[in-house]
Amino acid sequence: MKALIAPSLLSSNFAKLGEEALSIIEKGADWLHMDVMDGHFVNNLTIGAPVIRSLRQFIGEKPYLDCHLMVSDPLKWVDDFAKAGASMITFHLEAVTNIDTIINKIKEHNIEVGISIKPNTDVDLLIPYLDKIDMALVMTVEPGFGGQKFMQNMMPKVSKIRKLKPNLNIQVDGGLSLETIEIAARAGANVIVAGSAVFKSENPQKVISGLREITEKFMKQEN
Ligand SMILES: O=C(CO)[C@H](O)[C@H](O)COP(=O)(O)O
Ligand SMILES: [Fe+2]
Repeated sequence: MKALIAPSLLSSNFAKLGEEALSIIEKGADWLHMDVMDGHFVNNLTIGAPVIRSLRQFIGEKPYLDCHLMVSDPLKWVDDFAKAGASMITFHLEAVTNIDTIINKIKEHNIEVGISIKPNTDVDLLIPYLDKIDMALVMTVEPGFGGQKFMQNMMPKVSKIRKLKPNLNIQVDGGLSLETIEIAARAGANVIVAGSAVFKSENPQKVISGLREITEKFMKQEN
């Protein structure tokens, strides 16, 4: 397991998404976190598979596109996002009735699969699926918008998953910054999404390396 820093392109300049993506990789990003919103599951509209396809063509095959689907019917979009070049599809537990069906459909494309839970969702609902997925995403804001306040009270969910799965990627998303990272890292998160903290900073490189350093520090203490 590694510390992985995944800047959210939601806070980048969408008019030059390709350049923003390459530039943030250059500055140390491990993954590119792509927030897909349908205006229905959440109260905001962002991007769909055509944007992922163009981005993939622009950045080449190597960069890891971590696609966070905040949509009402994720099963419907799996083929499109996989073909567009997603490296991972994370869907919301709350949006799906047959969880196994969508996990299997994502895996059929030989890409990774994550499941996300919103702040009001009980972590125990996610636990039966932990052996079948590559990543658990614990939302630390109400999904829909960047720039919100980190919800520290989500940390017991992270700790519970970490206790059960010492080697599973656990992602936290929402309000992560150099101020809040220690709390998340102590709880056991190792995949760190940060949108505004990275893109609104004058020194994104320093923010990325700081996030990584603190995450790694607490991963070592766990061992
Ligand atoms: O999924 C998201 C919102 O639903 C975003 O990934 C998240 O909000 C990142 O932005 P920030 O770091 O600014 O909170
Ligand atoms: Fe996200």
